Amino acid sequence: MKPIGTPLSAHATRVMLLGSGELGKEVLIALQRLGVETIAVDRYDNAPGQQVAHHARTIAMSDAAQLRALIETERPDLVVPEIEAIATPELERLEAEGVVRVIPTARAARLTMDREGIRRLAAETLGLPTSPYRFCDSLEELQAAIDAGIGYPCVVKPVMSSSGKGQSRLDGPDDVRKAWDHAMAGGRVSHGRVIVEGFIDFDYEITLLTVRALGADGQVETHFCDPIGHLQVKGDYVESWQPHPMRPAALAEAQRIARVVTDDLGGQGLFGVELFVRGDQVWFSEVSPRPHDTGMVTMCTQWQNEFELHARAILGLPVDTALKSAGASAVIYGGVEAEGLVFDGVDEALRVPRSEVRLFGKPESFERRRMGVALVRNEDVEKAREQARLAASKVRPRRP
Ligand SMILES: Nc1ncnc2c1ncn2[C@@H]1O[C@H](COP(=O)(O)OP(=O)(O)OP(=O)(O)O)[C@@H](O)[C@H]1O
Ligand SMILES: NCC(=O)N[C@@H]1O[C@H](COP(=O)([O-])[O-])[C@@H](O)[C@H]1O
Ligand SMILES: [Mg+2]
Repeated sequence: MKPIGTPLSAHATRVMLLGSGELGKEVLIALQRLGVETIAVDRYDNAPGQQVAHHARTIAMSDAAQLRALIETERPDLVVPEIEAIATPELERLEAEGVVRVIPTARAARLTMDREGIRRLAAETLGLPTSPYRFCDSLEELQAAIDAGIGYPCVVKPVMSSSGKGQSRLDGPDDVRKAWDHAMAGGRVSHGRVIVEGFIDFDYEITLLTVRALGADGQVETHFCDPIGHLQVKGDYVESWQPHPMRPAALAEAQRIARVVTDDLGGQGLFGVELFVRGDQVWFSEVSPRPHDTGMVTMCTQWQNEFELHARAILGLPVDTALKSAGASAVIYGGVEAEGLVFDGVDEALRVPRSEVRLFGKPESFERRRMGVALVRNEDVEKAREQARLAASKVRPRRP
């Protein structure tokens, strides 16, 4: 591998994050610890990662011309997408021209930014089990897809969205118009297309963090972290814990699915493979070719957390996915719409034994914007969850 240079010198190893939220912030910290020069890009100023990187840049990342101009000016060694809403076709062109290496690959970033790309790949090309689904461009098409076999309950999501934005569950015909309107209002990029999925009545859902990293022989090896269980409310994660106990057959099937999809996406880095499980049956839901929000729990449960694993893997360094202790995370939402929040009760939260708190430093808060997370280690996962919830509840954001 290429040696790591000194930041801010002629031989610096320079990495650009496209998206600098809470997940990017931790990747940037991990990179800085390895002596990498970092460039944090986001759509607004003072994004969490911009507060810790060497350089901060604010552009519309979904604008191809702005993205190309920035990459051509900065000439980073690696470009690391941190969110979905990026002009990924332009990244593919820049990669093909040899201007830059995209993590894990520009194709993976393009396929996963759009639910249609990754779903058709997983179900139709790779033959992986998924919920039944259809893509629709109008309310009429949506109704027809449900009537023709998807049925109720089902889930409607904009093809480009994340953290549950624009997503709803439909229990009957009365919900169809509401779901369509909600999807049209909630997508990240305005796009009149949705996916409708049959509802999977799972026992539990997990994120299987999967790392593609170079072994001593220079070949890519796949490593799995222990399964992360999580709880989602309105399509957004509110709690996660690790390890989630699984029967051996279900775990083997989960790892098989994760390997098939990450082998196809290729490149080096960490992936968050989202899976639904009932008994020994496992369904692929989606995959992030980057650290996953539910994986924030690894900041207290693994020797190398998911951000350090990503940083190591992309630099060609060895990784270790071993668990350190069981633990849990619980989300701290803004609760109010305001700028420059203040947080009461951090001291009370940190009095919960073996707890930690991360406040992301987002300049602006919305009611359901994730502003921080509480982490608690405990060998008893149920106790860890209870205490993480307790610690999170002690942190009280308010207007200044
Ligand atoms: N077909 C389905 N059947 C049952 N539950 C579902 C289905 N699709 C989604 N869900 C529930 O909604 C959650 C969010 O869905 P999904 O991961 O597709 O949304 P997202 O907006 O991409 O979220 P994120 O960006 O946080 O991963 C899932 O974790 C699951 O709890
Ligand atoms: N599920 C994806 C996810 O959690 N992504 C994380 O949230 C940030 C956006 O937050 P914001 O919407 O509050 O700006 C992203 O930058 C990323 O760190
Ligand atoms: Mg998801």
